[in-house]
Amino acid sequence: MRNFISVHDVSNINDLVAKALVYKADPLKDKSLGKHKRIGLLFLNPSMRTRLSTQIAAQNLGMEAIVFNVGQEGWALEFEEEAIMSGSTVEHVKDAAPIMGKYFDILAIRTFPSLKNRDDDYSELFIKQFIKYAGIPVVSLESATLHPLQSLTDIITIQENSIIPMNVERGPLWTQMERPKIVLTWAPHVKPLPQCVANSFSQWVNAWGQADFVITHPEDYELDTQFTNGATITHDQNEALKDADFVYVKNWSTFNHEYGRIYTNDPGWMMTNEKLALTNNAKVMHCLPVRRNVELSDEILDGPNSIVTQEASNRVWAAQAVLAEILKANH
Ligand SMILES: NCCC[C@H](NC(=O)CCC(=O)O)C(=O)O
Ligand SMILES: NC(=O)OP(=O)(O)O
Repeated sequence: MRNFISVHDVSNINDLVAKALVYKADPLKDKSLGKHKRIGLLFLNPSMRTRLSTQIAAQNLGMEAIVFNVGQEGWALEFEEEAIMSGSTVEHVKDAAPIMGKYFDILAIRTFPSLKNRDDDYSELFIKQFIKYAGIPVVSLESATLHPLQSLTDIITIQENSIIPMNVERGPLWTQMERPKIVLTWAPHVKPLPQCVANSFSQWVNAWGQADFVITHPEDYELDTQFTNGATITHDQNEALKDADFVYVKNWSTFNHEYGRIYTNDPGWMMTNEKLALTNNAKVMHCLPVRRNVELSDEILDGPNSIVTQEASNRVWAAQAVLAEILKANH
């Protein structure tokens, strides 16, 4: 693996999931793999889980991790080719990225979309410019359209929760749930959010191909079909939730109509215990951070079906599996 910016960088999802679960069982198993190697974690936007889990993953592999909050502490970067830099940007990525390529062995970057210009965001200019000019492997920590470390984590977590006891009385007889039904549901929010997590989750579940996958959202919240193709899409949330084994809750802003807006914020789309009753006692997932009692109710988040903490804790193993693959391929 050279870069990790989408599911297309992964040759076998199940292999990568298995490697992540091996790290979960034995975190320090490859503690010398990254010896004398350094990763730069560049944040143009806020983060809690991605920042901490990637640092821990790097440390578990013996790597040094340096965090740089570019958005708050760095010079404002320019990404457009041939820009006349008479405005607010101070330094071109063409000049900055090669320097980072000298300081680090791997560069990881969080760069949210502007949600102003769809073509610009969906061209993934920022992360592509880092790949072009840094000369070292680049890992997405959530870019303009995708969040692959989150999605790998989500598949790991679904996989873990798909192993069910066959016969509790007779002891440890375990079986894999047959093709789980996974539902990605839109949820209300107070501000327009990126489509990244929903795009990426759709891309990974479709590529994984081991679930019945349904996406539900209000009218006008269609996602980019390059990510959703393969899923069943419905505006009827109750119908979608029927018999679901996993419900993935996420808000996103509009993609097709007036890009980056909130159209409806119907509170009726929030997951509650009443809606959970329609499912097959589904596990409820969310990438976090979550707006309580807007996107997801307290009763769900504090109840037995929520696996959001397990999900977030798995971020470490996803990051560790990805960094290990990159280290092995680029030493
Ligand atoms: N990294 C996980 C989610 C990040 C981002 N959420 C946010 O910006 C939430 C902001 C707020 O709730 O105000 C998103 O949806 O893509
Ligand atoms: N889920 C996630 O990426 O969280 P952070 O934004 O806190 O990194």
